[in-house]
Amino acid sequence: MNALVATNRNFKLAARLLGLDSKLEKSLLIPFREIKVECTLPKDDGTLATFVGFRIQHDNARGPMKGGIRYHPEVDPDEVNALAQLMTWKTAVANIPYGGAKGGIGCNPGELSKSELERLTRVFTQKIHDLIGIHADVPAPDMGTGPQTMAWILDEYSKFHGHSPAVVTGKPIDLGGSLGRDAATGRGVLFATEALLNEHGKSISGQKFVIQGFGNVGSWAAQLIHEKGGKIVAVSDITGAIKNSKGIDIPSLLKHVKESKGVQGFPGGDSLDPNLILVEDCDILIPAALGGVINRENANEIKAKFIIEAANHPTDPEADEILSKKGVIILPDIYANSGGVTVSYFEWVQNIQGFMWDEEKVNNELKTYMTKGFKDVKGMCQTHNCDLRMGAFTLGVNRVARATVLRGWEA
Ligand SMILES: NC(=O)C1=CN([C@@H]2O[C@H](COP(=O)(O)OP(=O)(O)OC[C@H]3O[C@@H](n4cnc5c(N)ncnc54)[C@H](OP(=O)(O)O)[C@@H]3O)[C@@H](O)[C@H]2O)C=CC1
Ligand SMILES: O=C(O)CCC(=O)C(=O)O
Repeated sequence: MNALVATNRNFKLAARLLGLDSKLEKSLLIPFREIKVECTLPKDDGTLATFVGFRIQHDNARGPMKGGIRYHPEVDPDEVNALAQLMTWKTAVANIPYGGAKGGIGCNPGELSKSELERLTRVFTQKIHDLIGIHADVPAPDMGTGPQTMAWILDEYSKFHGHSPAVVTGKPIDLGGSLGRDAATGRGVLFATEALLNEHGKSISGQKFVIQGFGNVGSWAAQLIHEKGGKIVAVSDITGAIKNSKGIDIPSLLKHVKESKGVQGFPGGDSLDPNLILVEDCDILIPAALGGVINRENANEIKAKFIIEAANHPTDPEADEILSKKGVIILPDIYANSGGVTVSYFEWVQNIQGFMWDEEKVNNELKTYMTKGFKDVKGMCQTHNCDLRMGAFTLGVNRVARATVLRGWEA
């Protein structure tokens, strides 16, 4: 199912549970602004290449719009639109003073040199600099981008507006990035998993995990879960998948990935068909790569009892229904992966205050926010007699709806 159709469907279900007025519903659904720009740059060989960049600014009732920028060949406006909307509900679930946005450029970052990526990022920033800003829209990393991308955006933006570290988060520490931001989404996934397991009288230790995606989010989640005694029995990335029923030695795998640029060929595990990673035997499945990967084609075959959505919209509504009938419990993306944007908020606050927190403070504050988020989501599940996804959606949508009405923006 198309990502936007799926996200709108979840929003509408939540709006119905909340009894929202249809005009308010419409105004919450339609994005604030959709930006589409042409990015043409010289490649290293002197030829010109053109890419299309998007920034969808979904809502700013609760504060500046916030969300990552993705570099991936499959970036399309509908998906960016869905991801921007998810950011609006996510920042509200986390209860941080932001709205939602998302950006993306349709490109394969693996096929571009570092200098081509720098030129692409600078051209994109030149095209959107007047529409982003510290109190307007604050980008961050997502798939295919990272601290270096944010450093180039910061530098290019600052040429037009003066030195502005708070215009992006997820920056390198030397340019005002926050300690703990790199690990934050994975650490948030750990805290969210602990909160859920605790409710079921379980702990991380001894549980069998499967993780799809071994980039920023997947690798940090794996590392932190491994440190807590969780047994990671299979992981995958774009190069392939590996499994080891005794538990993968994650520090050795991290070393291998650094040297070999992928999990493929890791000597501490057997290779596995990447198409089968999601249906591999485990207690807890963590999708941490692309959207829409859990769908009606594979939902029936999933063995996990719990799914922790580290990726954005990994499960489509048809799969939600199938999994719910099977008794699988899903911790939804807009809560489970909110650790990243929460520490982005801490980074922005530190930049504005001109005061740097130590890493312990960042991690402790993150734990407080994730624990409170879980309680708030569960509260909505009880109020509306619904599952965790609708608990999170009703929580987020309700907070944004209240801010919208208070501002007098409802039709
Ligand atoms: N970064 C953040 O702070 C946040 C990210 N997210 C979400 O988490 C997910 C991952 O993002 P992030 O870790 O930042 O991105 P990265 O680019 O760092 O990592 C993505 C990972 O997914 C792998 N991958 C790509 N395609 C496939 C595929 N078809 N099968 C298996 N693995 C694949 C990549 O492999 P390879 O590296 O080999 O290409 C890489 O290991 C995304 O959905 C993102 O939106 C959510 C909240 C915050
Ligand atoms: O850190 C941020 O601002 C945004 C992270 C993000 O893109 C996401 O949560 O999906």
